[in-house]
Amino acid sequence: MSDDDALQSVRARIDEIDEQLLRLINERAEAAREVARIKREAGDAGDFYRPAREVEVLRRMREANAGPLPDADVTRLFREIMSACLALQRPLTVAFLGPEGTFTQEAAIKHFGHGVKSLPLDGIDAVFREVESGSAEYGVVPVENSTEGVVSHTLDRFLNSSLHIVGEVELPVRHNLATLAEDPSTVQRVYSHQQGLAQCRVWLDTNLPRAERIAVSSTAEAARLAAEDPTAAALASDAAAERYGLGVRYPSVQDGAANTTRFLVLGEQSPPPSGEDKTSIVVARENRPGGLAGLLAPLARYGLNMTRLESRPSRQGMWEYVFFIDILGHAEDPTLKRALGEMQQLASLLKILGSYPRAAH
Ligand SMILES: O=C(O)C(=O)C[C@]1(C(=O)O)C=C[C@@H](O)C=C1
Repeated sequence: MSDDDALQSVRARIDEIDEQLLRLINERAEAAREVARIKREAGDAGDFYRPAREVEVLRRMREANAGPLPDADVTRLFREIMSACLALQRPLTVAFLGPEGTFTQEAAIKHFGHGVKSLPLDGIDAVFREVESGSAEYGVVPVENSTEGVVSHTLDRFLNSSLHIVGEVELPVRHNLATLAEDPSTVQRVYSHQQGLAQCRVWLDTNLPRAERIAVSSTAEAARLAAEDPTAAALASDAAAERYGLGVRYPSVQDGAANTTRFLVLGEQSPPPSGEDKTSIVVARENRPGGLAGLLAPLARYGLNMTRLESRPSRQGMWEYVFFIDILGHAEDPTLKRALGEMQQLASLLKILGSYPRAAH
């Protein structure tokens, strides 16, 4: 067989496989419609999205994956299939910290796929508000970065919100130096979100020590501003650079190679246990020696794994603090439930912010 014949024959096989795939994907979509009908009959009309089920589907596919596609690609493909199936049931509106082109939008797409209606908003507060008012079903906000630490505004906002955390997303964050300038050494000012500037501090000190650093509301806004001024640059994502027609002069200039941001998904519902969950709580205890240690003792006693502890001013008295704690497990798991009950006895405040499936990688 000539090379041409061999190519023709493999392509014919691919065409056949694609037709089978198309048929199967549409069969799956029909099944998802059937699920929607059952949910509607059960009175669940507003609530088609099931994060715990989605995580179960993705985990099952990763475990069954025999390659050669890497697990991350299998996850991405099935995420999009489910996103399209959900859109067929009823499209979700997802608010996020915008504008278009932010890392938060990337996180929202990683979590929900492209089948949702996206609602870019100009602040973390606005995302909480739109979900609280019901204009959006879900919201996505950043909560911590592996180089720069916590996004305190997100944590503080939880103190007076009735919303729950229904999911988390982890995203590797790569900042580029993007500019209209052909010669990046002519750059006189660098725009980014304050976290972006902080995540690239050492690179800027070394490579653009004289450029003014200007913090703006988002990395996408930084790219927009840099597109208006050839003596300026932005630290922003590939997507933002492309959107505003900037050249990426230096890719990946963040100081930590493993720079990762964690985002939270906000909503009204409380996902049931998925088998691999995380629970976020906020607690406080009156100030006295050993107060915090005592409060955490039940977690140690029940062998529970605390993955994060963050203290924030309570905003009620001077030098009084609340503690944001993440624990592996679901609040309905018997041991965690018992530990939380014991903590409740000791605490002046204990609020469960949510139990949700752990981030898929
Ligand atoms: O299993 C369900 O509850 C469905 O609605 C189906 C499905 C899917 O496509 O697999 C779609 C949306 C939900 O978020 C979870 C899963």
